[in-house]
Amino acid sequence: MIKVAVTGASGRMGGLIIGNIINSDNLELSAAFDISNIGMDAGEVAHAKAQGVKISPAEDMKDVLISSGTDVLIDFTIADATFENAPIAAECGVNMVIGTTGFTSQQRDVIDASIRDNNVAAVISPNYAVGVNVFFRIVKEAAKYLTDYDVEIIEAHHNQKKDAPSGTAMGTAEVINEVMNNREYVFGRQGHAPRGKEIGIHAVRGGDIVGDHTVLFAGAGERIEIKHQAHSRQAFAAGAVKAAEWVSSVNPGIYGMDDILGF
Ligand SMILES: NC(=O)C1=CN([C@@H]2O[C@H](COP(=O)(O)OP(=O)(O)OC[C@H]3O[C@@H](n4cnc5c(N)ncnc54)[C@H](OP(=O)(O)O)[C@@H]3O)[C@@H](O)[C@H]2O)C=CC1
Ligand SMILES: O=C(O)C1=N[C@H](C(=O)O)C[C@H](O)C1
Repeated sequence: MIKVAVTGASGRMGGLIIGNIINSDNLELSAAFDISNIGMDAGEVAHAKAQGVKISPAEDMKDVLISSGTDVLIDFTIADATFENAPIAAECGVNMVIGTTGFTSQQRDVIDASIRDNNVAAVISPNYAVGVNVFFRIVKEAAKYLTDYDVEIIEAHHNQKKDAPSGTAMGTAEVINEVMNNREYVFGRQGHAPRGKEIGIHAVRGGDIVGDHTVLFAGAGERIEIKHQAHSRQAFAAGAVKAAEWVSSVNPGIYGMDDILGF
């Protein structure tokens, strides 16, 4: 059995991932971390069967990862927390699946360096849904033929999301920029805002929207819209759990969901 710890265990994604680990034949929950529900059973907090695994505070991560013999840490928290905790997991020789979004480029550089310096393997993806990773490929293919078109990315998420724009919107912009000569990003527009050769990125927040991403390519007399809509967080959780199994058997390095899907 692969021993998997989850940080962000009390959160929307953490709870669902714990439920998926409990239902898996190959994975077992070894530890759980959060800043709330400390000391409570992680299975019960996830509305599943008790697992005999208490939620530990992040400050205990090093000791708990080592004493539990954890193989893989799945992290769906906030950028500042992952920035603190990923280097600790790497120093403990624990592989990682990171789903957290909203890193600054400096935070991401430090996380990447800790993974490389400690010779561990990590999957880092802003979106573990299979469909989104196909969406990235379709968008990139379309961009190759539409290099002169105006590009706008519009994302919509629930009203509890902390970061904006979404990691997936930023990932989409990066994919487009691989074929559109590093266009500048413009986040929303206000006041006098003439359009240049840019990628506009817009974040909508409301209600319980799970996650929508639309890319609009607009030219003279026509437009194309490519859209992905998540109906349930299970699409993300299933991908993250698949990634945890996959990352346990690969060489050290930093991987994306595209590597797992064989793209
Ligand atoms: N890659 C992907 O496929 C997906 C990525 N995400 C990303 O995952 C992240 C989490 O999303 P979601 O589950 O909806 O968010 P939630 O806020 O529901 O869950 C995050 C959890 O992490 C806890 N937390 C905060 N700080 C720490 C810390 N230092 N150590 C341990 N736990 C901590 C939070 O506690 P508290 O609430 O008390 O602050 C909360 O319980 C976001 O960055 C989101 O964008 C989400 C869905 C899919
Ligand atoms: O916070 C969320 O909910 C989500 N976050 C990810 C992101 O920022 O891209 C992925 C998904 O869209 C849901």
